[in-house]
Amino acid sequence: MLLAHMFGPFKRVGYFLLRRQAKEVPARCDELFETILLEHEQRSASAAANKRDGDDGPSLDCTNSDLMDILLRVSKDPDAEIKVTRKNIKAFFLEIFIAGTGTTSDAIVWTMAELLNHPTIFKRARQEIRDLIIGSGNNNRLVEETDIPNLHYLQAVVKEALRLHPPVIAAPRVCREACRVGGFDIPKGVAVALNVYSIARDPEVWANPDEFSPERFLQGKVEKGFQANGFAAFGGGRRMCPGSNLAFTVICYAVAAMVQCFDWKVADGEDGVRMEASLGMTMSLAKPLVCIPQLQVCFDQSQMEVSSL
Ligand code: HEM
Repeated sequence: MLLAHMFGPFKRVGYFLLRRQAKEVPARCDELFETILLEHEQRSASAAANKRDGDDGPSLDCTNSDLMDILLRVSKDPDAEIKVTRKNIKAFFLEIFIAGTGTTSDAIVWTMAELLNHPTIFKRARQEIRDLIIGSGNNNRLVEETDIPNLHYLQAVVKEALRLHPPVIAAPRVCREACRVGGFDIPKGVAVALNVYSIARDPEVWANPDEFSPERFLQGKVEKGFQANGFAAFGGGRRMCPGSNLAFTVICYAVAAMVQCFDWKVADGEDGVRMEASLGMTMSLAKPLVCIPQLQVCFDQSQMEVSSL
């Protein structure tokens, strides 16, 4: 679709080929989100009725209402500064769902695949987690989300996996005015794409660009933020991924738990994971990653605080 869009006269080819799905999919998504919206409305109506009757039943305050409850409340508030329609709410959740799920799970898979292929890096990441847990005075606890800011090596591992295997390989833009980039004249209105994949492997920016080396992110320059020189996995500028911090935390947390708790064996293949990519909506590992977990012996399972997972 995107390619067709870029080649002016062929803009409509993509739509023509996929016209049935292009009509069906939005209708099905609309139905799904309508059902979820109705559930939220019913929950909030019965909470309001409980409150009126002085009942002790659950009420919907800011501690147990979610983002959809809040947006629904805004959409019904005649004095709200910003008008939000039902359609806006559905579109918002659809966008977050599309942009945030496959990308994040792909990044977790790529990171684990790299760790399985680099046992020394896996061990160092586990040691960092262990040192932190021991330092906290409770040897049996599981890694927690609040530990992530203190796990610098783990963060470097995730950034390095995102650099080598960005789930989103291109960030599209339309030129608002005619410009010249790298010797090419680009007319106003033309669609261009930021090549995230190539930027991340540019030998002028990265030493040994194809090598998985988390250490490079511990050396200062590229460690800060997601818009640093050459790190474009979350795009850049005003339209940069708004979910980058959430995604990064979720990836680090999921990987940390898997590294802390289990040894892993790749199900088929003595030679480790084959790092071939396939391209759909996102860039995924071509063959699903199948591996067998083995619980770490150092855990006393009877004392493990599983409630925090
Ligand atoms: C590993 C996970 C993720 C990666 C690699 C990723 C990557 C990207 C990239 C490259 C863009 C385009 C940025 C640009 O054009 O400069 C983008 C846009 C976007 N992402 Fe993410 N993303 C991830 C997770 C998430 C999550 C978890 C959410 C929401 C909860 C999210 C929401 C969005 C939205 C709404 C946009 C469109 C922003 C706009 O057009 O203004 N993403 N993402």
